[in-house]
Amino acid sequence: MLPLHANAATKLEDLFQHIDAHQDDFVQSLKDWVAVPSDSSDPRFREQLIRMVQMTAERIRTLGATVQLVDMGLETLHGGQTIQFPPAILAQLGNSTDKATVCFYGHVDVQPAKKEDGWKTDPYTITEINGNLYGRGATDNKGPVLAWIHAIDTYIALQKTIPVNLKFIIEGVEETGSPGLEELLKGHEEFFSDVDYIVISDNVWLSRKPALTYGTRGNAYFFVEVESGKKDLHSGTFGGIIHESMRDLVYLLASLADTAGHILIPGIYDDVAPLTEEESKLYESIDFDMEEHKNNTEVNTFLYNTKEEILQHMWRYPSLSIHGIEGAFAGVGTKTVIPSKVIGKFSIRQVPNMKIPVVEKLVKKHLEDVFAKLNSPNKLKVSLEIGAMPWVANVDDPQYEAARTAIRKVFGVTPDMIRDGSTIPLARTFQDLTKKKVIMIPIGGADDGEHSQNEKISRSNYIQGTKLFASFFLELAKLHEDLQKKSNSNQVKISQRIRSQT
Ligand SMILES: NCCCC(=O)N[C@@H](Cc1c[nH]cn1)C(=O)O
Ligand SMILES: [Zn+2]
Ligand SMILES: [Zn+2]
Repeated sequence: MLPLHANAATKLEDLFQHIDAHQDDFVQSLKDWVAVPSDSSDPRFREQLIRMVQMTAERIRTLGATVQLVDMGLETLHGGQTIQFPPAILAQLGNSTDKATVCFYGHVDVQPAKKEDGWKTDPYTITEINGNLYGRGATDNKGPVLAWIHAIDTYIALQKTIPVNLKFIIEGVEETGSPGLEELLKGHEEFFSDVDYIVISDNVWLSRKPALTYGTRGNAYFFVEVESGKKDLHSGTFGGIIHESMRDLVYLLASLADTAGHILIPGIYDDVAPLTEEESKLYESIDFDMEEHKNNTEVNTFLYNTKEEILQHMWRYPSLSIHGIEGAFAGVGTKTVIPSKVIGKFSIRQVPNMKIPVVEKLVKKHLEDVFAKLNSPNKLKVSLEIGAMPWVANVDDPQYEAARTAIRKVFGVTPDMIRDGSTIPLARTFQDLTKKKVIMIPIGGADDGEHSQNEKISRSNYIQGTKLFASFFLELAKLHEDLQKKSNSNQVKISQRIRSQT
């Protein structure tokens, strides 16, 4: 039998040709998927979301995979009523003991999107303008999930052996924090027993250059609640005689960080991993254009002036963001109310070696100390709502080597090795629970606008991304085969040594 890589060069060419020839079909599939408003945040879209998961399951079944739809139970809404969570998909294609097993994790739910939010086109109709495919979910995460499926489909269409075994975990509630996913993983340990590598493609490049992601920040998300009484009051009638909850809250929120972004919570930086000289050098070689990044962000000025500082503060230092105030007047017009109960929402992005329980303690102590100085009779409550840990991978692991080679073959360049300032909570959970090697292979561009108005993926990234996944399967199979040979020959040497000693 020929080794898997013996005809790799011709195979790759065939695969690429097929993908190019079928790109309009692949764009059509993305159109069909984006047309389903699978918004997981709004219960009114729940039926559509469930339909989206079912469509995905059906699509994976057409690859010949065994597909399981796992019931995720009921979601309890704020008002107390319950609705069905969308099921999660666990699927498997191939189980040869001599092949590597790669598990792809992705999601088919999307962030909310309304035309009136400032979209130039209908968010649920893929519209191609200047080589960009605009639509909610185009890059986050329907495009990458489809690129993975099309890469597999290409092998099948050309009647080529798929060089790896494949598994899938596809969910429908990633955008709302993946509730229940950790329990699902804990309850399906056997699903991971033969998995060698886990691939996530749910982020974007840093520049125009292809990239591989080896780290994400975590997130500690807090609610700080101040309550003055049971009902809202008229500010003309009661203003001046009561301790206003909103005034206390604004004071508390202002105490968290200064205007330069420095977090003011005592002790918060104590555990942050020190910047070594070796790490410091990494930032110099990364292809990152601050001006372009500013344009993509549509802001005038960043807090830092050098590329290195910007990258470090996005990736390896914590940051604190204030997101909103529940219960505060936020509508148009000039309502003259004094709100009774207000909940401030802020989060602190976590970096190695911060520990969530320590952060929780420091935040609570800081807010209680500041509140005590206000001499306010109001009630204060601080709670940690999300505690997601940061994730960092070893870039020398075989899955990174395979992906680097695959990128060189598709794009002709060596990728930037990047981290991501945002959080994919499941990355760390996968690593800790399954002990398997995780890699993030983004295919979206830096200006794709995840979660924003006018989200898009370029046709080129979508199609080249499909080629990248197809090529990655081959490269990983080669490396896996080499590793297995090495491990077998080591085994033989150990057995020989044991025999010679006895
Ligand atoms: N580029 C990847 C984006 C994934 C994402 O947006 N994740 C959310 C998850 C989260 C963290 N805390 C609450 N939700 C994010 O905000 O980073
Ligand atoms: Zn996503
Ligand atoms: Zn998202």
